[in-house]
Amino acid sequence: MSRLLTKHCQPCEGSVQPFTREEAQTLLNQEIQEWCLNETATEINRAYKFKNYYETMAFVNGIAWIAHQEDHHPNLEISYCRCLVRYCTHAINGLSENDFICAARVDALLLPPQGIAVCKP
Ligand SMILES: C[C@H](O)[C@H](O)[C@H]1CNC2=NC(N)=NC(=O)C2=N1
Repeated sequence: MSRLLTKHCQPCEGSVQPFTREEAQTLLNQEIQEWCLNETATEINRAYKFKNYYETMAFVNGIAWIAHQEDHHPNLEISYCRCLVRYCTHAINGLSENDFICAARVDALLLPPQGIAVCKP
């Protein structure tokens, strides 16, 4: 399990410095290898493919839930069987740990279930 899944987003208006390209690439290589860094090192992105619109939109709803829980919001490009997810931290015009935490949470949406939760009446 990614170490990032043990963390939650923190407000970073003002005080936080954006990651350097080297810092971002190192964290990406260690924790979320399927994601790409853009040319200016201000965004990470990953394209996910699905077999139909229903599955694509179910995934998008999962992302919306993560965005709501973490108060950190991606840019999404949605088509019939593809979703491009792009994270950057608007407040600092670059990448913060929040982007990597949310990226790891989005990846985890697609992991197989780890067990069956037993609900007590
Ligand atoms: C007040 C609130 O926490 C901020 O406006 C949050 C909301 N969601 C956000 N999402 C992203 N991607 N970047 C931000 O800087 C950001 N800021």
